[in-house]
Amino acid sequence: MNGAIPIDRTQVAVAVITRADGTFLLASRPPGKPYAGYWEFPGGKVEPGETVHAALVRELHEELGIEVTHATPWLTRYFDYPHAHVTLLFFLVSGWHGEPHAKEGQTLAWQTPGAINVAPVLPANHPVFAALALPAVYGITQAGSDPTGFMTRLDNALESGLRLIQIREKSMPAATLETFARDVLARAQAHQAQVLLNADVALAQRIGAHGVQLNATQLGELSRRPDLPLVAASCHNVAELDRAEALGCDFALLSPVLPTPSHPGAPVLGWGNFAALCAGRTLPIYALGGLSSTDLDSARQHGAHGVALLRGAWQ
Ligand SMILES: Nc1nc2c([nH]c(=O)n2[C@@H]2O[C@H](COP(=O)(O)OP(=O)(O)OP(=O)(O)O)[C@@H](O)[C@H]2O)c(=O)[nH]1
Ligand SMILES: [Mg+2]
Repeated sequence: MNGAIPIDRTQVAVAVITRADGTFLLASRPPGKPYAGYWEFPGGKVEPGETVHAALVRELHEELGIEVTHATPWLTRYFDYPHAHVTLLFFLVSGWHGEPHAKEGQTLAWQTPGAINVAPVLPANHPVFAALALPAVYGITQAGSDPTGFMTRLDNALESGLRLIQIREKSMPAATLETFARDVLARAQAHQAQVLLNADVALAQRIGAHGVQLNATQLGELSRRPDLPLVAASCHNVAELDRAEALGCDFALLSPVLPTPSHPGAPVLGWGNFAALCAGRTLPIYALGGLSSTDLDSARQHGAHGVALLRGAWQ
């Protein structure tokens, strides 16, 4: 869904409170509420006249006794329960004062993305857990004419924590690309990192890669999601983001955010347009174009899940 939030729905400010070690907080709903005993992210309904951010701060004070100091807008989900039609406005909360403690009879549990060990969770939240397991940085390969030399940089990046990689080597001959992709995949798998192939669904399936990064042409032409665990979309505008959501993509790239040396003078979105395009989206979105890893917080302030890096991923 895009643009303005429908007004006939209950708006809920929801917090993904994340510690430096990557774990995040879930709470079980106290007795007496709908879905009592189900696990949820802390948060609650936005009150009349209140901003969503103010509701977030108030709810986390009421439910957990903490003072939020850093929260960035993340995903939005629309879900219809028998008791309510909710718009869930998720934030990533990475700064707060105080130690979260259960002030309303909840049980609290810190969880690891991709390895949630409490159940049941509120039904609206399942796709959110998948999004949370996506890393903050997405590295796009730049081997060019030196696929062998690139492997050292790849290994270094994996050692430094890179966990999501797109193979994008437009000028590589097909046979070289397949050998290169198999090598990248083997090295990535040794670090539990995931690998997507730019545009080539058949190659991704043949070598057992984790997914594919669809280009805008494919987005327009495909009638259904390719059969791969991860399907991402390269988007530049509202129509492409709508299409990516309709196709059931797991995440999108949105570009170009800032000027890049490779496209001097080309028009860019800038952070303002980027934020407007991200607002209200269910898809996690990586910012791409002219960014480095130090831009992660800026990207998140404007609604991104993370940053996608070309040369910046391999330094
Ligand atoms: N807090 C929270 N609410 C969620 C999540 N997922 C989800 O579907 N919801 C729905 O959002 C709605 C509002 O949440 P809430 O019950 O926490 O509201 P609240 O804190 O203001 O409680 P109150 O109504 O007792 O004052 C509920 O219908 C709940 O089912 C989630 O992860 N966290
Ligand atoms: Mg609540």
